[in-house]
Amino acid sequence: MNPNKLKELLKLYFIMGSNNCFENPAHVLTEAIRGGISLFQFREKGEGCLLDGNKYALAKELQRICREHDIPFIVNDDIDLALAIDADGVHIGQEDEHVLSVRKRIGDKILGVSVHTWAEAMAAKAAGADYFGLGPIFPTSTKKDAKPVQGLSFIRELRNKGIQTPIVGIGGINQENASMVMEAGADGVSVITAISHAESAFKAAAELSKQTQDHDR
Ligand SMILES: Cc1ncc(COP(=O)(O)OP(=O)(O)O)c(N)n1
Ligand SMILES: Cc1ncsc1CCOP(=O)(O)O
Ligand SMILES: [Mg+2]
Repeated sequence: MNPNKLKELLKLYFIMGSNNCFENPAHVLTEAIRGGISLFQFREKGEGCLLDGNKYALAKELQRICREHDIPFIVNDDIDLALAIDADGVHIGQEDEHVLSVRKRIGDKILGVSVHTWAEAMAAKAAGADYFGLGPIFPTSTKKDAKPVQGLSFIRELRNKGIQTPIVGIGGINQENASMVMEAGADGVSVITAISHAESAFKAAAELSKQTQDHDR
C-alpha cells in the first residue's frame, strides 16, 4: 500500500480480541470506531480466546462492522483466516510465519511486521513489510511473552538513520504517553487495553485520536 496512505491509517490502531473486553466485543469496537480509530487488528489469542468456528464467526462480525465504517481490518498471526475472510491485511511477528512467505500468500494486502532490532527491520523491509510494529514501548501486562521494554530509542534510531517505512508503537500506550511516541517519530500508536478496558471506549478513542491527529509531521 502507498506509504503515505498507510501512515494515515496507522494513527490510531486499535487491537482487540474477545478476551481483552469486559463488554461485548462488537460493542467495544463500534464505540472505538465512533471515537475515531483509524485501523483495527483482530487479535484472538491468549487465555480464554475463541477457537475455530467461534473465532471465525467473531472475525466475520467485527469485519462487517469495520466495513460499514471504512476501517481496514487486519488479522493477527492467522494467515489462513485472513485469506478465508478476505481481510485487508495481516500482522506477524518474528515467531510467526516468515515475512517472505506471508507476502507471497497475501499479495498486495497490508503486511505489518513486529521488529525489535535494526537487522530485523532491514530483513522485514526487504521481504516486503508495509509497516513496522515497534514495542513494547512501555511496560504492558497484556502480552505475557512480550520482549523487554524498548522505550522510544528504537523509533528514534530508525528515523535518525533515515528509515521512511511507516512505524506504529505498541505496548503500554495510553492517553498520558501517546504524544511522546508520536514525537519520537512514530506515525501512530497501537493500543489494546487503553481502549478495551476503558470505562468508555468512545471517550478513550476520541482522546487518543485527538492526540495523534495533533501530531501531523
Ligand atoms: C501493530 C502491532 N505491533 C506488534 C504486534 C505484536 O506482534 P507479535 O510480536 O507477533 O506478537 P502477538 O501480537 O502475535 O502476540 C502486534 N500484534 N501488532
Ligand atoms: C501485542 C503486543 N505486542 C507488544 S506489546 C503488546 C500488547 C499491547 O497491549 P496494551 O496496549 O494493552 O499494552
Ligand atoms: Mg504474532
